[in-house]
Amino acid sequence: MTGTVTTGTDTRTAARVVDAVKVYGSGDTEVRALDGVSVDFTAGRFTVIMGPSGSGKSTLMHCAAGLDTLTSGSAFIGDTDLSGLDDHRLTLLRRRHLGFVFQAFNLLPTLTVAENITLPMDLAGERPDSRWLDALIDTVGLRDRLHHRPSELSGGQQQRVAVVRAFAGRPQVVFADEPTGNLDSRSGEEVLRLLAGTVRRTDRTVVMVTHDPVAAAHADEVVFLADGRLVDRMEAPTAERVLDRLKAFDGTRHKEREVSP
Ligand SMILES: Nc1ncnc2c1ncn2[C@@H]1O[C@H](COP(=O)(O)OP(=O)(O)OP(=O)(O)O)[C@@H](O)[C@H]1O
Repeated sequence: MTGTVTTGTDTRTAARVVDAVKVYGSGDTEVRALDGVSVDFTAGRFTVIMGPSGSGKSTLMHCAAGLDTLTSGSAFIGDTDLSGLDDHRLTLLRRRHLGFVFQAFNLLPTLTVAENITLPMDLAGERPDSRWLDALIDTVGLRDRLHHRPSELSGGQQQRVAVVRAFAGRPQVVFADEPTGNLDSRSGEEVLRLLAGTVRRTDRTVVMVTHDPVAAAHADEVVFLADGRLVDRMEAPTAERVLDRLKAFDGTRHKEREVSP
């Protein structure tokens, strides 16, 4: 195993999980966060994971991205089965083939914007493709901030730096967990447009967890989880349709409660 990721020629699946089960704790405190989820994340698309609080969204994203391990089932990046990789190879795979954006911007305060952007590549011993990087930096309008420290930037600007950092190494997949959670709606909108625009312009793949139907409307597709299971998928989502679908979960849950003794 070299940690090299290959993608099948017949499918364009950037990442997938098969029969994914994740159990936290044991005995009385056992929580089945994922209860047999199989889902493909198509390459070149922006997919959002939604569902009620506690439905397993972050767990699914973390296990699909090799940040956490499944109790049973498999997670693949391209054709690479993550369960076959030891910690070292998993770390290399994440550095070389994946990008991450989290709710907390996670920039290193002592490094400049430019140094933060290339840090994952520096750690992986890879040289940045300067044309690719220049184009990304211009898209986000950060050229005049490259030598600033993160503390000199607004929250929205810091998250845009985190987005550039995530895409800098031309990753196979960028995973984003509530990337707009700490931002006002205008800055959040800019970050979402940036994610969606980069997917469309550069044929990248993004998988994002969000609570927000307006954020989900930027995606090509939404997958819905409820109680650790995949319960629906929606192409070309709009905020209204996503909201209606989420309300339907609430309705189902209330009905279940009414009929159960
Ligand atoms: N480290 C952990 N130890 C124990 N239980 C956990 C752990 N992480 C998550 N859980 C539980 O697993 C279930 C799924 O959690 P997860 O964070 O994946 O859901 P979520 O849909 O992302 O929730 P939210 O929308 O509230 O962030 C929840 O019941 C949660 O309490």
